[in-house]
Amino acid sequence: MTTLYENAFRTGSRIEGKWNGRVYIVERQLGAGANGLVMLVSRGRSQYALKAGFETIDHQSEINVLKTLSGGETSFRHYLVDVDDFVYQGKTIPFSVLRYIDGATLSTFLQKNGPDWIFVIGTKLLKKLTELHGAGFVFGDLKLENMLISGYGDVELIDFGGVTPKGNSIKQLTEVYDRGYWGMGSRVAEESYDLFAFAILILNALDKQNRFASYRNSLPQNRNKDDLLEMIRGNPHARTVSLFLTKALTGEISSSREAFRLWKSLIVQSRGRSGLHPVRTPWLKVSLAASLLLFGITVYRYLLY
Ligand SMILES: Nc1ncnc2c1ncn2[C@@H]1O[C@H](COP(=O)(O)OP(=O)(O)OP(=O)(O)O)[C@@H](O)[C@H]1O
Repeated sequence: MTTLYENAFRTGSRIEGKWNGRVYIVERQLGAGANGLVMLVSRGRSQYALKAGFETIDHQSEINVLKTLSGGETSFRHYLVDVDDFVYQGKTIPFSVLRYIDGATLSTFLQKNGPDWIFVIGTKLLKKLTELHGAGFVFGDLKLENMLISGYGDVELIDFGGVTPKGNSIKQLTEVYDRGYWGMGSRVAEESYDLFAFAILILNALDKQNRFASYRNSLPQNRNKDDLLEMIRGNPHARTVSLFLTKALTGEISSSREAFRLWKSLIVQSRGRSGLHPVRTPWLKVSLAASLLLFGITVYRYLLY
């Protein structure tokens, strides 16, 4: 199956939708996940991400969620651009076309621009979660790999395959981000499920020792709440938001609105105490001066209004 897909979506291929008739030209592969191939394609002067799903059911459920979100009034509006089938050598391949996000992973972005950007990015990610939760969904599989950062710390979620209506069972998860894995809550789609994963994501992004890697596939008795709280205490970059992280991990924040307010207030407080850059680290070199200036402007724009 993989070979068929790789042949069908080779660079330069012309993909014509069977039903809508739109034509896309494949520029390059962006990624290959468990659920499909993702290609950068162009149509006229516009670029898009075209996703061809191997598993029709998973692909369909992602499309259904995206159709709902794309039709709403949130920042997910028009994220889904087209849904169609491509017939290649007699085989029908379903595909969807999404807004292309020209971004970097959070870890790459922080390495390049400095760890203080986590505060801006966290704010924007919480804003996204608030929108998604407001629409009645929980993201489910929130993790570093499922978001891209572009421009001045703009956050975009990708891979909506795990998005679950509130109250249902979480359908896609990644062990270390899952509160059930740590024995710290159920796998029911609640806002607090995403907030737990959000806290792990922040800790993971700031953890230069990559401690979470050692917990993958570990025995249940070898992972617990104390390990996570110790990770917060032991990470100087997380100091500003340690209260937030502790509460999110222990289920003391039940809604993303509440989370957004607490996150913002901790950053504003810390800024009041010590200027724009509450965490000083050796990562911040002179070469980062320009990005710090942008960081300051972005903090001003997004946190203080
Ligand atoms: N809209 C987009 N814009 C830019 N790149 C994207 C976009 N969507 C996906 N990608 C790229 O393609 C990769 C795979 O995408 P995605 O995670 O959605 O696929 P998947 O088949 O559902 O994978 P997984 O196995 O993680 O579930 C991503 O890591 C990202 O690099």
